[in-house]
Amino acid sequence: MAQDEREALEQLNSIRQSIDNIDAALIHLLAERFKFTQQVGRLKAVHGLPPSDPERERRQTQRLRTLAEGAHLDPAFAEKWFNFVVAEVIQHHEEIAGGAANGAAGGARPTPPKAGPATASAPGASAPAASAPAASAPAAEAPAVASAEPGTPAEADPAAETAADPSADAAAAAPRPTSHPVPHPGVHPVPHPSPSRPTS
Ligand SMILES: O=C(O)C(=O)C[C@]1(C(=O)O)C=C[C@@H](O)C=C1
Repeated sequence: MAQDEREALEQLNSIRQSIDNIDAALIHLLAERFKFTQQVGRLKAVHGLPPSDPERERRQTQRLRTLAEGAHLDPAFAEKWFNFVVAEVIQHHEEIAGGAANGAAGGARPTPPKAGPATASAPGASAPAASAPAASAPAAEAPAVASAEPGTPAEADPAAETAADPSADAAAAAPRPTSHPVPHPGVHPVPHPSPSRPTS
């Protein structure tokens, strides 16, 4: 194998390691997000609140689109990702409320895990195979995200993006489909008895 080919393969491997680290971090972050939305789902079920909150979603969508633009990420993709996740969250909320309405012991309890892989994909994106471990690591323990070039600091710090939403009053976002076409992708509720406060 030629020297320049060897170097190219080394570079490819190094970049792929960074991609793997980022994918791992995303899975941990998604699992953390679903833990908090499960808390929201239980609260809503206990207090008879509707599973979805379109006004909250509108503001979130606008905020994410603005963040995406600043990060040179396609805002349409950011919105599709958000809609995909929220459809799943609402389905969880409905399942929790259904369990509570059926008089399950203990009130709003998580539904048992479903067998089988997810079959549908998000529009324009492959389905996140976010299979939350029984006790996933807190976000702080998520693997560090390596930069492609060792020694180079990460370009964007997501934690720095938690400032006040500058776009809360912007125009309404594209509507989400009224049905929830996304089956449960395998993110199973994790009991979370002691409410903890998200950092953002
Ligand atoms: O904030 C809520 O009320 C939620 O249920 C969480 C969430 C979300 O995943 O961000 C999901 C559904 C709602 O329609 C709005 C937001």
